[in-house]
Amino acid sequence: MDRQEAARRAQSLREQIEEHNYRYFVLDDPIISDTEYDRLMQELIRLEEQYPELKTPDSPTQRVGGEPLPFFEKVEHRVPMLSLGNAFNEEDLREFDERTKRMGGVDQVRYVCELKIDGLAVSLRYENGVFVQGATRGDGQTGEDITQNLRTIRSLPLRLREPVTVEVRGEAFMPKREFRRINEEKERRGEPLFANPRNAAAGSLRQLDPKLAADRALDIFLYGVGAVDEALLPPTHTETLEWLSRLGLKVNPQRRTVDSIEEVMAFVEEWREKRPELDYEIDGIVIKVDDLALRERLGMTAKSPRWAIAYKFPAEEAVTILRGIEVRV
Ligand SMILES: CC(C)(CNC(=O)c1ccc(Oc2ccccc2)cc1)c1ccc2c(N)nc(N)nc2n1
Repeated sequence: MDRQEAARRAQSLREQIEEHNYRYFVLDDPIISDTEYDRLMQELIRLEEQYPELKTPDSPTQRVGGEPLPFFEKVEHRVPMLSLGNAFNEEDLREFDERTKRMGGVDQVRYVCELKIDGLAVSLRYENGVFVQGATRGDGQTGEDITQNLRTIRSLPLRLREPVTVEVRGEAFMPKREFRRINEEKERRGEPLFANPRNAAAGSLRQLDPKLAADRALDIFLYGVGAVDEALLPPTHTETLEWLSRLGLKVNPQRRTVDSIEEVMAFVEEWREKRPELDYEIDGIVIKVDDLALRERLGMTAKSPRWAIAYKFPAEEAVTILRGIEVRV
């Protein structure tokens, strides 16, 4: 095979492998066997060994970066990563609804209800569709560059399905199943256990050696947009989430757009009950004003948007195997 044919074959393999990654890790709906997937991967690895110029940063073979970093670089968020005000009961929600109507000058508000994943808030930057940088929230203005570790999250596309430049916000997390597997492994080695999946995810993403992060099956859900050409944005949050999904990003499907605070409360109660069925921990429900123009009118307080609030659930009953005995906390 000459260089030209090799380049064409490599491009075709990259596209096939990315499509299978998307189907397996984002849609949870693979259409080929692991063996067949591995064969495609091995062929691309061999081609890239033979023709190193084919080893592009967005190649699926380049998920696990190079050498361990000495430290994490700082990253200034172009658009601040905001924190959320909290609600703890129905009265807090009614107050949020009343204030939104009063300040928005409306008597009806459409909300989007989303699960609040108990993970680590991160910001991903894509330029012309290619993943170029990922950072922690930090203090909202300055975070840490954890690009190498975020690349190892298999549901994070290294290239979007359209060549757009956009910053997206989301939560990196460790599924409960993976948390149990890692703690059982630590238990066997007599190492200290992680207290909960959130600490395990944060600990994994803070590893300076990307190979260690790659050994942890982390996942990610995207839920917002930061720096973007406003012309690309649709008029509502509902449509924004659908747009992120079309780009190939993983967006949590357990969300609901509703037209009253009563329906918000129904969603909150539904997921208070259904939490244990999820394979990841949630610490609440996030309620957001759907209409982006109304959000603009509502604006922000010092650090939080007036157009969103987090309804917090009490800590999920975690069963931790401490030194071989079950401790219910
Ligand atoms: C709503 C937002 C705070 C994200 N949004 C932003 O960070 C954000 C930031 C600047 C924005 O616009 C600005 C632009 C310039 C200046 C100030 C704001 C808009 C959104 C948020 C935070 C945490 C969330 C969570 N744990 N789970 C879910 N499901 N959703 C969440 N949503």
